[in-house]
Amino acid sequence: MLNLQHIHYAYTQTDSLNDISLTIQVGEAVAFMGPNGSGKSTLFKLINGLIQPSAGQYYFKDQLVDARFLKKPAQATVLHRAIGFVFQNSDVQLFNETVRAELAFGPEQMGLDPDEVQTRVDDCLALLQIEHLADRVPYQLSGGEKKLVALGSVLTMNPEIIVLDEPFNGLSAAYQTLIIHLLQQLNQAGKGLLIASHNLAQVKQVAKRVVVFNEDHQVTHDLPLAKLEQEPELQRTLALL
Ligand SMILES: Nc1ncnc2c1ncn2[C@@H]1O[C@H](COP(=O)(O)OP(=O)(O)OP(=O)(O)O)[C@@H](O)[C@H]1O
Repeated sequence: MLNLQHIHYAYTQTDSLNDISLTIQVGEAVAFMGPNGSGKSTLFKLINGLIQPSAGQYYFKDQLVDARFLKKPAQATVLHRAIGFVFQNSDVQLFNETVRAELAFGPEQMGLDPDEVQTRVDDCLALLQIEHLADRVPYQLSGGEKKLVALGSVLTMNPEIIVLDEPFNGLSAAYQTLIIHLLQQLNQAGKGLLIASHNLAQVKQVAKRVVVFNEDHQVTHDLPLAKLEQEPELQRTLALL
């Protein structure tokens, strides 16, 4: 479904993604681990079409995603609807006046009828146990509450792949458990998950494949979780990230 070939990306002079090649199949749950600044968020921005590679090719469903593809709004919309992105910093994601409006925004933009929008919003509020926040101003919520609303605003769009950058940061233990269960259910229902996390224990509960970056912004390991379980040395390294 996603195919990256020899991708480089540089914000300035030096590469933040250094020759990344990856293929991600429909419905895969993949965790991305690595030191701070190794390139995980940059990769996610690229996958979501927010930045384009300096070199290399990115294909989404066999379609080359480049500046020309993204310049056409109808094409960019196909990508943005298929891939939902929960940002590391929820503040950049939340801009509506109420939580309910925030969750309704995506499906409204998709042109769904008001009853369907309402149903999706109510379902997601219940799923995330945030009904009590429905009429609050997103900007005034706590960090953890904002994260849940950001996730809700993506879930109401029902994307094929959900990209989550540090989804557990700032959440209470109870909410971390709730999100882990929710992600497990979404994956069982066929949704692809791409998750950046520094928490190996949580990664093991959600992902079935782990991709590891190093400080030189390269992928050093790409292995199924079952294989990782047989590599105690690598697990020790990942547990310290
Ligand atoms: N807007 C930017 N301008 C310049 N450099 C940037 C920008 N965003 C990120 N970088 C640099 O790109 C590299 C990769 O950053 P990125 O945010 O992708 O890392 P990360 O693996 O997600 O890190 P973390 O685990 O801390 O979230 C880092 O060296 C970072 O300093």
